Amino acid sequence: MFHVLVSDSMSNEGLAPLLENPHLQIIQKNINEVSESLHQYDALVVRSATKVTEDLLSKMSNLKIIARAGVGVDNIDVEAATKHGVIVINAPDGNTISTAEHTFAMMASLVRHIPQANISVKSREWNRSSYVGTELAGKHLGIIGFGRIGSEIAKRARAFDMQVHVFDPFLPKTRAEKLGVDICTLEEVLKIADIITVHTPLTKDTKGLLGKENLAKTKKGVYLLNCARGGIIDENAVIHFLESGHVAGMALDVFEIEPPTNQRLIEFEQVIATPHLGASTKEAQLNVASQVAREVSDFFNGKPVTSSINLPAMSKDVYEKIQPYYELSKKMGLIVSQCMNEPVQEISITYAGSVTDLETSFITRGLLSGFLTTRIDTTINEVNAAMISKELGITFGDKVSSNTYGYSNSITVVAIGETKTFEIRGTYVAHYGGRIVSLNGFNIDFSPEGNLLYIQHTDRPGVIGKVGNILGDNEINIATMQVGRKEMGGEAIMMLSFDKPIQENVGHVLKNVGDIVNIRKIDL
Ligand SMILES: NC(=O)C1=CN([C@@H]2O[C@H](COP(=O)(O)OP(=O)(O)OC[C@H]3O[C@@H](n4cnc5c(N)ncnc54)[C@H](O)[C@@H]3O)[C@@H](O)[C@H]2O)C=CC1
Ligand SMILES: O=C(O)CCC(=O)C(=O)O
Repeated sequence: MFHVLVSDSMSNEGLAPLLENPHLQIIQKNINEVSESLHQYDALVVRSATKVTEDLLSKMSNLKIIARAGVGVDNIDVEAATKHGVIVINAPDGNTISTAEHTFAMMASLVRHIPQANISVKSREWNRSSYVGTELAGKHLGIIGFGRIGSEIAKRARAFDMQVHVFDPFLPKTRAEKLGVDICTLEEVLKIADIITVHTPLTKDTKGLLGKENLAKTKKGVYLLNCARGGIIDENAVIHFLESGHVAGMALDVFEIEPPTNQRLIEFEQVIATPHLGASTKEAQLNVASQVAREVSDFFNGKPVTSSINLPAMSKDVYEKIQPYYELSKKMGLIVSQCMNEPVQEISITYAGSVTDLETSFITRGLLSGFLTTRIDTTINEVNAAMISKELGITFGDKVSSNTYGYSNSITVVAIGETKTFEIRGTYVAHYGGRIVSLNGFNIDFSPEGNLLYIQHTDRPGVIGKVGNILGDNEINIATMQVGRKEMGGEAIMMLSFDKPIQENVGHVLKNVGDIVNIRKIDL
């Protein structure tokens, strides 16, 4: 039974895939109410209220997956989660329309002073001259960040006869052309726009993107909107521009601190605000809750996650194709680590043949996780393997080659350590499984599983017999045995597999056999 903590309020209808999964126990409680039992949860489902910090992660030692029912993951320390080997997923498009509509509603309200006029009428005033507004038609709308929400806003703006100018440094030209928008530099947007709306994530590059310097480049009388994340428009910097009238008005759904503590900002008559309501519609809440609930439920049913922040995205079909290579590479990593038995500085992986059609970065992660598992006393998986390798100073890289060594596919790994280099090659044979076909240049063929013994020796009569006798005397049954040599009387290797693990003392006895150069026990 897996335990899932849902720590923010969420649509129960949306959570149905979790509630109906018989393998899951769902607890819907605030994080502070479960402080004593944090270690027992396998999954955490949040909206934006729960702050998933390094400290919280270190207390949730069993955690495998964090699901954000929404888009922005800035309330989650993704780097720390990755380090702890915890998958982070989100619901990337469940609230796009709601947020785009809310932004548009805010824009119309802003230029027509609807919130202010509403308060005035409710105060029994009838003050028509104070609330003369501006038409949207014909105005230049600047959209900063042209992803899902930005694009939906552009569609609506065009229906209102607005001219749309977009700044997004990561926008592929083809997509922009398809959407028929005017692609600009940031400077151009700032210069031309009558209304500017921001729709980027909050990152180190977008924090304060509209600060003192860039605000000074905007048109006098510009209207600003932030329905993305507090801080993209610098709250303190904009105060001066509101005071001077350079910024004619501002609509905010999000704040640097929520609820907002910057009273000066929200007290401006020309600033209108909502309490982070962009995604607060029945439809969006149902969408995001059911998107993440399905993903988490699938994850515990052994299926791949499709919208992970810290793993390459993969459909079920693609995952099924990758999985055998992933398993093979993980075993290869385990073999490399145990055969090397010394610090490793560099690992290079070469893919050849049919495997190169797949997402090899995921297979590389498998290899690194296998390699690190026997070396580090922490959870290592495909999520954190690359990050931890870097932290340990292990440089790694993968490349593609046309040489398959006669197989339909091959994965070759070269690990460089302090005193030696180790090379291993594997291949996957459909319906037969992964095979190791070369070790340090010796041709060999064995299935990477179980309890193995790797012996390097000199190719001389009697060595194999002596090994067999010692094992037999110790009641150890050899399940399979592979030998390989490059030339008669030269260096040779043996790879033996056993039905059960061999005792340490047997290894010591074997080491004393003349002509045995090196011996390594490998557990897979
Ligand atoms: N108010 C609310 O309730 C909600 C707020 N949001 C916020 O809206 C943001 C955008 O959401 P989506 O459109 O779904 O995300 P998205 O990922 O589809 O789009 C973000 C766009 O920003 C662009 N971008 C990134 N860095 C940039 C930079 N330095 N300058 C200009 N553009 C940059 C990206 O290339 C991307 O096209 C989310 O990150 C989230 O923080 C999302 C949903 C609800
Ligand atoms: O209502 C919420 O959970 C916030 C939505 C949001 O800001 C997001 O999805 O990024």
